[in-house]
Amino acid sequence: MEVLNAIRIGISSLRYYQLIAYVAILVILYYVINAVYRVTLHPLAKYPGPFLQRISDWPLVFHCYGGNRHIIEYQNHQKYGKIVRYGPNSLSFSTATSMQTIHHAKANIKKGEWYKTLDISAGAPSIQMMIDKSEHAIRRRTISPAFSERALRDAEGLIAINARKLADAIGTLPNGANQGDWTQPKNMNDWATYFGFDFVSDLGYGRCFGMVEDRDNRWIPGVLKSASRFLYYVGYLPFAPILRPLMGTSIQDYVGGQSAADSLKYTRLANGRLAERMELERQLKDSGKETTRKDTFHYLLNTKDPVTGRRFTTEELQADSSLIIAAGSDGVGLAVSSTIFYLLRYPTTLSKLTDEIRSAFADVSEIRHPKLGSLSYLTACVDESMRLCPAKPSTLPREVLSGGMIIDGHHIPQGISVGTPTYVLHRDEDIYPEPWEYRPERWIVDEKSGVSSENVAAARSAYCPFLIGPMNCIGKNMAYIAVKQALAHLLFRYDIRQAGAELTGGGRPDLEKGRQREDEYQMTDYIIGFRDGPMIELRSRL
Ligand code: HEM
Repeated sequence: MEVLNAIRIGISSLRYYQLIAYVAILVILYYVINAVYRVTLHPLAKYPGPFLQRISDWPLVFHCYGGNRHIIEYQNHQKYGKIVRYGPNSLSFSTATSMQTIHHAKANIKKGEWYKTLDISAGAPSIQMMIDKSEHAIRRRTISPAFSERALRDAEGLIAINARKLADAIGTLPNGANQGDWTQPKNMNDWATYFGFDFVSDLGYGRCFGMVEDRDNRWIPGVLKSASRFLYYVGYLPFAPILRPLMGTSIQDYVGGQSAADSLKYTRLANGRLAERMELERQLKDSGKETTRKDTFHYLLNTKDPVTGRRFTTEELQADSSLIIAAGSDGVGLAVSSTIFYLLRYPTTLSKLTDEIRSAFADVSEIRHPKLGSLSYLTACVDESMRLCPAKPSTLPREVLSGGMIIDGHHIPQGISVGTPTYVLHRDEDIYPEPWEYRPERWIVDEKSGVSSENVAAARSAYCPFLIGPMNCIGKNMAYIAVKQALAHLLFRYDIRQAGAELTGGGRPDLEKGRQREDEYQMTDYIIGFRDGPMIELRSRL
């Protein structure tokens, strides 16, 4: 009591500026002691990493905001080795074995806290936000009919229609031009992005955004990019738990700037489209008609968990609708535009792939599975593009649970965030010789060219553009169909060349460190890899 009284008297005799100074000293002292602890006695103290990242999460927030996290991760692993401490409680492992351990079905992990902010505006967690493994498994079981073999068969017809529309629109000639002339320059990224959004909304809602054909909805990708940037860095803010209750409310419109407002705008758009799709389904049911459109939401609206019998709530459907549009559209757009970039950079590869596609089909209408899926060089080109440009290039956080876990021989205690940096892993030269080279042949066993089955198996073991394990991309097979449909339609119908003297979309000497390679397609990492270019011209051959 006496001590407390003495403190009270001491404080009341202080002037206000002295009080502020003492509080500031205490705060600084707290951070200094915390920093000293983090580099000395902390369980991760022995792991190397940049000093600032070892003592604070703020550098990570800035990397996410700046869109260069994948590049920083690459530089860190080059400097510090296979294990890097990139936050006070975070480790990045860049080995194939760690990737398989961390994402294994039996791994003692859950998704990291960062996921809690991802689709928060929707009012319920999306499947990607389900951080608990068993809850995630139930949700995954319920959503899976929408991605089954049968659903994919139904989906391919719709995807092919969108690929045809892409090819029709991108090859449009200006007035006065003749059939067989080259088009004006087109930004491949824009068109691939329009295609990505169109096919996924067509499949998702039964009402396509129609971006390939007209301009009305072409604002959506920009809003999604801005929203992704916001959700990326906000989730890593040291005070993110305090912000979460405010997210999704109208306060977000005013605090957090344009990208926060865009995040909300995007959610409202997705919710609106879902409401229309639900109304259509209701009308179909009322009229007693069987739907002929078996799109993703046909399955989601009619599915129930086979074990519990539970159906999706509207809020859960809203969250998944936001997620599916974002996850599906941009990954596919990136795979298409990066493939075209690398094909133009490697003319021999372009002509080999073009030959494969043109000799497989006699007419555009034939571009369908199973033949499309059997084109091994096309598959290898797509895989090689996603090796160099994985849609989610940086470490996706997983948190170690009670009891800890062993990763690459290291015991990692409970609460530590672990992950594998896909962009870095895909450039490991022991697994991918000459890693910066675009070489689809590395995916095809051919003893004569020196590619053995062991080489291909090693390349596969570290390959993870869709991640692996029970929380991997559920849309993987649909994504392959969409990317192959788009590329096959373009290369079947057109000759393609770069517009202008330089191939755009690659690195440049005047860009930041790590972005100078002209032969590397550049991405800005805001959860998804956003990009620009290449500028191309097309000439119809039909
Ligand atoms: C080339 C294209 C694509 C790539 C590279 C890609 C990549 C990924 C990755 C890496 C994840 C895991 C994310 C994480 O753990 O945080 C993921 C999750 C997911 N993706 Fe994709 N994706 C693509 C296309 C698609 C498509 C077309 C759809 C649907 C139409 C889709 C739907 C989803 C969903 C629903 C999840 C969450 C799965 C879960 O949590 O169980 N993706 N994707």
